[in-house]
Amino acid sequence: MIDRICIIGVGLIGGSFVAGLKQTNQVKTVIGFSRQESHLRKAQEMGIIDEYSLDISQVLKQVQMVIIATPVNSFQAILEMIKPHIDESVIISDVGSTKGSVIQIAKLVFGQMPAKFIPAHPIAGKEKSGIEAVDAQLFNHKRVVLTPTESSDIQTIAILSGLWKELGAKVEIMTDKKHDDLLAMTSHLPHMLAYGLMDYLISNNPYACRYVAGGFKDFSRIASSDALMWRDICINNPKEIVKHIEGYQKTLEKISNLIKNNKAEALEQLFQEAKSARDNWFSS
Ligand SMILES: NC(=O)C1=CN([C@@H]2O[C@H](COP(=O)(O)OP(=O)(O)OC[C@H]3O[C@@H](n4cnc5c(N)ncnc54)[C@H](O)[C@@H]3O)[C@@H](O)[C@H]2O)C=CC1
Ligand SMILES: O=C(O)C(=O)Cc1ccc(O)cc1
Repeated sequence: MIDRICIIGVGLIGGSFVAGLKQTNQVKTVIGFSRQESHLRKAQEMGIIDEYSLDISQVLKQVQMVIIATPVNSFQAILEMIKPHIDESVIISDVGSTKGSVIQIAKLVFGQMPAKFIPAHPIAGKEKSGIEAVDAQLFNHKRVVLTPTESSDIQTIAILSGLWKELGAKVEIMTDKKHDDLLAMTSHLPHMLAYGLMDYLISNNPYACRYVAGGFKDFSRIASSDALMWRDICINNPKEIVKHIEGYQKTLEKISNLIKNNKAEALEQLFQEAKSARDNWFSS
């Protein structure tokens, strides 16, 4: 059991993580830090954190682990803020949606990647943000990717892995490069498509939303996600996101040409293959 964990950013993901740790008896005391006292007070009332302070030197006293759960553009300022108050025995991790940029920032701030800083990304979430959306079961049966570097401490990887596994997560280890490419395709691209679809509709016909069915609602749900969080993800994984947007544009171009040229059979075949892939992926 960990004696004292500090969570920086007590919102959907940070709150759900520490709520899960408490529920599974993996931590004795959780101490919260955020910019807004009202969020911290609410989190304490909900029993998600035990203590909080707006003074980082107080928050970091005697902690064994610090988890950063804020939008990724804030990471540099946060690492610079915590650096003077922790020594190298403290485990650091995060839940950010991009991983290459987090490693780059950590190297910049600390001079090298600290052996006990293990970057992590739970591939689970919601389009809702904030403490009200916290769910201690959020990571059950979900994948969590760890992206340690060549300087990472093996025992620390095992400790962090163990915490996530106790929450029911399936932990996987990969390079930050592989993570950022894969997630740009499976998570960042779909969010761009959903935001793009909404933008397309409202700029063409703001009344179109009166005529949508369930399919549109399913497809566009993630356009309700937090705008600042997604701004930060784009800024922190630009190359891979643009690469997959451009790849997807080619697929749309292909479909458009099939329609223009009245290629009924080829269209049906493309749809059938896509349907089978989706049916197979989500039937298991
Ligand atoms: N929302 C989702 O579904 C998922 C999000 N993530 C990642 O998790 C991280 C957190 O996202 P959410 O929990 O959804 O956000 P959230 O908005 O629910 O919570 C973020 C919290 O951080 C606080 N905060 C923001 N900037 C801060 C700063 N500079 N210093 C201290 N506190 C600050 C906010 O006040 C808020 O309480 C992001 O990096 C995001 O990319 C990862 C997986 C899923
Ligand atoms: O709401 C959804 O379905 C999501 O896809 C949530 C999500 C958002 C960001 C991540 O890095 C991972 C998961």
